[in-house]
Amino acid sequence: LQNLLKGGVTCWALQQPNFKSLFPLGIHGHHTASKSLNCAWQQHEDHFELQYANTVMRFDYVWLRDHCRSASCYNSKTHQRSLDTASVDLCIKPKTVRLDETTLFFTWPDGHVTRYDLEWLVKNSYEGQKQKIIQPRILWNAEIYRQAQVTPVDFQSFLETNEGLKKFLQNFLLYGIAFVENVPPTQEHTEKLAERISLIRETIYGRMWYFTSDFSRGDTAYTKLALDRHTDTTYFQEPCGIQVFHCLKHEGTGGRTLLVDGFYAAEQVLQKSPEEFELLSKVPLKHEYIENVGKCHNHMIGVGPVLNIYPWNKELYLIRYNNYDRAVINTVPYDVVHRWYTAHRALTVELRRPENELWVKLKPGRVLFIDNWRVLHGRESFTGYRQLCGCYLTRDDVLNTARLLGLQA
Ligand SMILES: C[N+](C)(C)CCCC[C@H](N)C(=O)O
Ligand SMILES: O=C(O)CCC(=O)C(=O)O
Ligand SMILES: [Fe+2]
Repeated sequence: LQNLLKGGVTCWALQQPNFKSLFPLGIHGHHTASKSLNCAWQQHEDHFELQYANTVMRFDYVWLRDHCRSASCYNSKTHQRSLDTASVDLCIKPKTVRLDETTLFFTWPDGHVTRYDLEWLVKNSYEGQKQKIIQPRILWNAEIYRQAQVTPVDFQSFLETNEGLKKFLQNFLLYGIAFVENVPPTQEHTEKLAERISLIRETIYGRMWYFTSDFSRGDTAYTKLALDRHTDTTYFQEPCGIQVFHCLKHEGTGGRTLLVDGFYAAEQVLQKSPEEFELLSKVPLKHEYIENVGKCHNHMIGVGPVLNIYPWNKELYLIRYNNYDRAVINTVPYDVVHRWYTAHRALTVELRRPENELWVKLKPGRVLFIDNWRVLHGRESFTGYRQLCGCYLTRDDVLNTARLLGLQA
């Protein structure tokens, strides 16, 4: 694992300013530089440095050629690159650089001219962008969520107005859960809701699923037993992004739904024990779904760490936690295995703190959307007849809808 961790660090170092030392400069070409009131730039041997809007930015020359937005390099109708990047000389440098008001002009050795608006460079540079790209979220425990008094969105307003849909998606993005109320308690209406924000992700459980405790499938979900907190489909290479639950009927006792913000718990682990957080993000695990019941034969395997982190900004984006479906650990040697169990215990302790548990009773008419990459769900055991319907959604398409409504996603 030491190597595994080192690998991550090296990769990160490549993005640091000192990466220059990896490319020793043999030739000391002359530097050109310029300064205007609030903009200064300098041509270095292996990069172009720009100071503008209180930001120091460093650009690779191939990058500057590759992102040319001229008509021959970029189709602004389709937002697609026409330039063949592989045809760019990897040692390319501009012949001349000139600033005119707020536009930088680069003339390349073959005479081609690339122009960049300074604001565009700030918005698209590594240095200008990296601060802003963390998804805004409100991490919660039961108290924080209750205090926020998040109101459910009405069925009609969700279906018929952009404001309703936007309010719903804003809640969903911030908290990882959101409710719609006054929904007619049928599978068809639930499907309508799902299709308003996304595409339904068809899986081995079907498109829209409908389940009760009849053990029609080889999984504990299809019984009356309690289910501890977990995320679903951990045994897919890409676990389902969103889960939709609509309880159509329950004549009996128990059966409350448990919700826990996995990102809140992970944040506690990061604060208390960064090494354990790191281990949970580095050790790959298998999850498995093996089913042989009736006509259903399935064997699914998904591999990935419990905590999934974007390497460029260290943002946590997916938690994969299902102790029922976790497969044999054989991806790391015994000593790492033991440290992993310790780290897994630390996360489990946080996930199980009573103050982090939000208990809700699903009722006909109230549809719950869960971000299955962030919020864990579980259920209390129950008696009597209980019918749930729902589906999984593709994550890309939910985020697409959110972006089209002007939300950051
Ligand atoms: C939701 N639905 C009843 C269709 C499926 C349940 C899947 C259960 C599985 N153990 C998992 O956690 O992924
Ligand atoms: O029955 C429930 O409330 C939820 C069961 C479950 O975890 C699932 O279907 O994914
Ligand atoms: Fe589940």
